[in-house]
Amino acid sequence: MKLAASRLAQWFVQGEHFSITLDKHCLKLESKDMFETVPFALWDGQCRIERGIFWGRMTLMVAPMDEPARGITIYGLSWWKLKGFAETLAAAHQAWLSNQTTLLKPIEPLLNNLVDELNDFSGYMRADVVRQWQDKFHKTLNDYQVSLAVISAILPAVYQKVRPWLEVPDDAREARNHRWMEGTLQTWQSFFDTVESSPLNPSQRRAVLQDESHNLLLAGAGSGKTSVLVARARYLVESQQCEPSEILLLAFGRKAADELKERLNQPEMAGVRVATFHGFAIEIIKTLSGNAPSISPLATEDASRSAFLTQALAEMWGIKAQLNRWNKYLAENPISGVVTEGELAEQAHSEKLHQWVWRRASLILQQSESLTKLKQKISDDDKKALTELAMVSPVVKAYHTSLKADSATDFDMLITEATKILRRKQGGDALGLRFVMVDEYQDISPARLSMLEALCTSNKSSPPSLFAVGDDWQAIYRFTGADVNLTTGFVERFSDGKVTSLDTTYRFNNMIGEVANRFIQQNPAQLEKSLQSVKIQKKKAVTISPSGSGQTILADIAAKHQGASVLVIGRNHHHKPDDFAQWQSAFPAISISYQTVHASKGREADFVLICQVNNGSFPTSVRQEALVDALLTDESGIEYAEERRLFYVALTRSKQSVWILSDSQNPSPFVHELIEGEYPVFNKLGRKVARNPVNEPVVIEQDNAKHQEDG
Ligand SMILES: Nc1ncnc2c1ncn2[C@@H]1O[C@H](COP(=O)(O)OP(=O)(O)OP(=O)(O)O)[C@@H](O)[C@H]1O
Repeated sequence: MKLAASRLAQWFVQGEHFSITLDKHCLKLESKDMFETVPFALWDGQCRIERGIFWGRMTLMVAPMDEPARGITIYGLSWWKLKGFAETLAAAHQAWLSNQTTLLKPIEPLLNNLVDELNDFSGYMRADVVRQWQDKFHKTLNDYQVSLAVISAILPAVYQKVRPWLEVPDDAREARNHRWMEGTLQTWQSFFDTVESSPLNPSQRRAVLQDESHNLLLAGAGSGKTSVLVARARYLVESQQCEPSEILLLAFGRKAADELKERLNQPEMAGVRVATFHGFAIEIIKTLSGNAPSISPLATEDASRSAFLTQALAEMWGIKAQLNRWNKYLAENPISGVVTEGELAEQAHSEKLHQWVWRRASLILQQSESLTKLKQKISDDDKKALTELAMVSPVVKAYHTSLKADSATDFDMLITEATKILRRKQGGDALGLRFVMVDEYQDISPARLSMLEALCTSNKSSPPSLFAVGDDWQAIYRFTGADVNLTTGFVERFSDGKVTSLDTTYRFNNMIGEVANRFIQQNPAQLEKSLQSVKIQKKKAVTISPSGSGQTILADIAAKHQGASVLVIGRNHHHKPDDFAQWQSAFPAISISYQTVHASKGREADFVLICQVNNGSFPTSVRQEALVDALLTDESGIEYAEERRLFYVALTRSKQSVWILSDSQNPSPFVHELIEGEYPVFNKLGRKVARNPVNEPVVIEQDNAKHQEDG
């Protein structure tokens, strides 16, 4: 049924609507350039008609959902037809309305139940809960062939309740979770007061309750990340969200895993699974494939690997083309400790050569990619890296052949194999896990991350959630293939990922913080974080002292702080002071231990001495060789990025004071930076700190076979 202006009237009406048609559950309006459909659900059912000099006009009030109502006028209509037409329209709308009201009768309780589902949801509401709810809501409308506009017109109260969950679900969820968290913090107050030796602070409590599908707690040294991890495991069990055996805590090293076990050593926590990545990979393989992997002695015994390398090198050099390649390379790029004159075959047992080869071979093996793919990743211009790849590839192939012949595996292959199995099975339902937590997440490598992804993002069933704690400022395992970008890019990597932080450090005072926090942030690639110390003092706490002053410093500590712990830290094992044993026996009143920076991670002591902070020693002037550099993450734009993080780790092990021992004739560029940058440090090197040219980088073969994780 249609009412339209005459041709003459249309000419006068120009751009306005001149025609209205009553269609099924809607009105259709036409103008010279436009055609508009107004569903009954958006129209209030009223028609206002007015008489002009020649023609009549009709105005309808239309309210698109959640927008202010607006009037639409149709001009040039015949006045004598207009009144009757308006009555027909109003009657049609009325009939539609009563029909819809009848139709919606059975849906109304369903929709109210859906609203109740959200209101009654207990616990932290994850994003997928809302998505599933939205799907159910839309399906209900679909089943009854009702549009949201109809709901908004006929059941405005229901519509107002569901609207935020449909339009701004993230905001609605955040507001709801905030309310839930505030209530839960009150209910669980005494738990949070007593779960660790000191009451958790408000951000730590919130971090414990945070429960998205993928969570990263990113916070500086000594902020209590490990405390949060332990408290969270206990909260999940005590709040009966899961059985202890449904929780897995992953650590990178056996020592760290043992410490976590120790901290969870309460009867009610019996059954919580604590493992290294390798240990857990073995469990995956055993549980999901039924095979117990056997680890090759090449991966665990230095002597076996050395014998293998000797044989592999000798066999490789039996091929003339390879021998020529090696000879040519060594003539241009001597390897320190490897004699270049004479027969290469005589060098097959050389320990230095083994180190050189294994460093590259193990990095290749860690990539868990074919040699062809790796070759494609290296730039054609990087001839040296490509040559090294060609030199080492036969050893890698021989290694694979040997493992295959023994039906054995190694640690990298364990992770790859476990990942493959998880992917094949689309998750690890049979593992019975619901909460996976990871300590020291900043040390994650691409291969380990793939395993976590396969475990925690499967779309087959509801996979376990991931809760990781870490600190990109303390990422110190790049040389073993760890990639700090995997931490800084967490939310891009994991859907429904949330990063939270802690901003209070309990370990060190503000004067150590002033030095350490500023020093680490000189690298703009590190994430900006605020880290306030609980312990505030005015006296400087970092001292740069001459190399030989260790004994005097320890005597002073022993005299003033009986029972104190002192950690002597060096960049590597060779930096352990010659007098160390004598120091230990000279000062029995204090406990003195030595650790490399890598081993000191996660530790704390009252006082710290960092030794050999000299030019060429710390930062280590490592010039990574071509292939090694090509295989590791690129940090080429930032000088000493990893060494800077190592120095940060060393500084932040101390609770009270740090001494940086340095040779005034050959100080480290870091010492220069602290003095010239006017950091709040005591400078006991005197005014004449030598300004040596920074040592030319030398090639130092870091031994990555001994990764912190030891199975
Ligand atoms: N809320 C708190 N109140 C008092 N002390 C705390 C609190 N939380 C943690 N601590 C203490 O702070 C120190 C550091 O805690 P923890 O080792 O968990 O920190 P972390 O963030 O894991 O450190 P790092 O990254 O350096 O390994 C510990 O001695 C711990 O007992």
